[in-house]
Amino acid sequence: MEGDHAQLRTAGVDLGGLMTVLGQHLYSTPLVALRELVQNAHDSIVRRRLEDPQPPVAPRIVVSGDIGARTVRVTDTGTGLTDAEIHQYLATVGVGYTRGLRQAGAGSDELIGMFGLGFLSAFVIAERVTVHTTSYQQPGRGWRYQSSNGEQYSLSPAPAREVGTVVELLLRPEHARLAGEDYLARVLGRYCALLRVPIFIGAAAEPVNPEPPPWRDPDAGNEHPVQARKRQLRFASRFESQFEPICALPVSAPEHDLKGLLWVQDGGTYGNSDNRNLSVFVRGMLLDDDARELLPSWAGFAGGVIESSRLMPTASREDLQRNDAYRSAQHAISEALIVGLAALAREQPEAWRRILARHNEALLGAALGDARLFELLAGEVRIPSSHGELRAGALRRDGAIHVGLGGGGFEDMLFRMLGVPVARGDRYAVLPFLRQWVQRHGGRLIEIGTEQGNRQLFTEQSLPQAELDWLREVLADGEKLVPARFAPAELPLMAVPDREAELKRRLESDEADKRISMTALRLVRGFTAGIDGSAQARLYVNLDNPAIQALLDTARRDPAAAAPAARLLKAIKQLMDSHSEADGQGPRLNGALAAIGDSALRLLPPQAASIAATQAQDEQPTA
Ligand SMILES: Nc1ncnc2c1ncn2[C@@H]1O[C@H](COP(=O)(O)OP(=O)(O)OP(=O)(O)O)[C@@H](O)[C@H]1O
Repeated sequence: MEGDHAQLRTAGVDLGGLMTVLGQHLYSTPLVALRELVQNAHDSIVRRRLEDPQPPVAPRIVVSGDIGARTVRVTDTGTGLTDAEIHQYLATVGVGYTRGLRQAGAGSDELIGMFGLGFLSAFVIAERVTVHTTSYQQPGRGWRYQSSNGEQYSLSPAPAREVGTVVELLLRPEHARLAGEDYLARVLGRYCALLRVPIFIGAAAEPVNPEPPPWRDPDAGNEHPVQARKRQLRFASRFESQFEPICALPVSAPEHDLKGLLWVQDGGTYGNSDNRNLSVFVRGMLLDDDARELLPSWAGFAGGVIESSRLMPTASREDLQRNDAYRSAQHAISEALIVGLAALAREQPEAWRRILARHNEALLGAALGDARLFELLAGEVRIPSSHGELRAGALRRDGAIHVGLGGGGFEDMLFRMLGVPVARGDRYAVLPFLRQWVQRHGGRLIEIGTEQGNRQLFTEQSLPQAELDWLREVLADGEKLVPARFAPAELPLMAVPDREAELKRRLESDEADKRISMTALRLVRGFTAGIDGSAQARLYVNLDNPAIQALLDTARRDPAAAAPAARLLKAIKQLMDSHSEADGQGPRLNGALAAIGDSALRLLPPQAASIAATQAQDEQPTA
């Protein structure tokens, strides 16, 4: 048989090559090596508590650094190691005592190590690693391990020390700054914030992790809510380095083994801001300080810290495996945020007002992400409009809300003249929000610049073909000419770009991806997909306007005599087009329009002008 000839061989391992992979590709930051050492120190303290009948009363870890000497030392009061254990665990890649201990069930929710790899990361930042250790099993003996690559090492007897281990790194010159004690305090203060064993930097009297997280405190349940909130906020402030937290919202989902705190940041956001930050701790150690994807995409204003032992780190320990536990955590966090915001709105009106003021735009988008949030926010968020920011209810006139899809162009002008607020449908999340709002609260949504919206604003009329052709020739610049009646009568004509087509173009450009949250974008795209982007702009000619009436009247008799006035009107249209994008032009333009209309009247022969004046009160002129 073939198998009889096959020889079982052992594959070689090139540790040097593996180190390069670790250093250059697996770990994104040299800090990871420090964290691994503290974690080993911690695990050995846990192991000692489990195994040593006389563990120390005050276990501790001390990390000290010396920039000049380029050394960092991590000292622990753990089990220490015997010479056999050094060979078997410390010096054998992929093997650790910790995993066995954990699999035996002891201290399983406290022990951190599992891969038997972490120690190796020390060689990524150090040119020499020295370990001096005394095991609780042999208190009178000491051992010194030394290696410069993790592959070849020496082990020699050394003077006995206090039971425990000190690991000393001689840093590579490019990593010398890691030895700064201020730096160590800052970094380890974050990484180790939730470890139960106190961590001291150098000779500091206070540990970097002085306070247990609020959710772990056994007395927390008896605390007055105001006190509890204060403590939660204090903890949140320690964690949130960029913003001041406005409020803290607890996360407690024991069914997913998930605990923690979320908070809303004080720094203002726009709809497209993404300041989410979430730190994830697994067994007390910071694994990922930018796990923003565990927070819902609409929560660009939220930060948090969560702790769970179900989330599985990847081997680099800097990211989380995207497994079922990850997805349940995502769901639980989103729920905690929604439920927490609702409770906040009820119980802490002042903080709630601050959140609404700071994050109005982001909350418009958030409301679209969840029906409960929509209910909570529907009456609170403010919509940008031609009349400033208004709540949806205040936008309503005669049962209708007007929304413009352009950048405050003709819509603004028209509605300033009419005194109707127009919501800015081109702004983040406004259009889908208003669509949901009228669905739930009743009323019509008039989308100006869309065919449906235009039909409600401009009452289309018919004219004989010859007059239509003439009007198109003298007034249009490629727009589709539509005779209509509309308010205000002072307005002779109005060019209306096709806002739907514009919006479609804008939202389908790649730029939009960067600026708008995916939730809102998906909603809006669902709507733009149905738009036929080829429609052209329309030019509505107002048959209620005296100048237009006089123009048509004159043209019927003598087109040449009407030509100068037509030119003037065309100029008005162009003027309106060019100025309509600028803000604050409303009143000035209104005046200009009236003046130009007036002068058009004067341009015409006196008797046509007086006929028009009397006809203005009458019906539409017949051909
Ligand atoms: N400070 C220490 N005190 C006692 N034992 C230690 C210490 N540091 C390392 N060890 C031993 O060396 C083993 C290997 O450590 P290493 O960091 O490589 O892996 P690990 O901690 O088991 O797993 P992981 O790769 O997940 O960190 C540990 O399991 C432990 O038995």
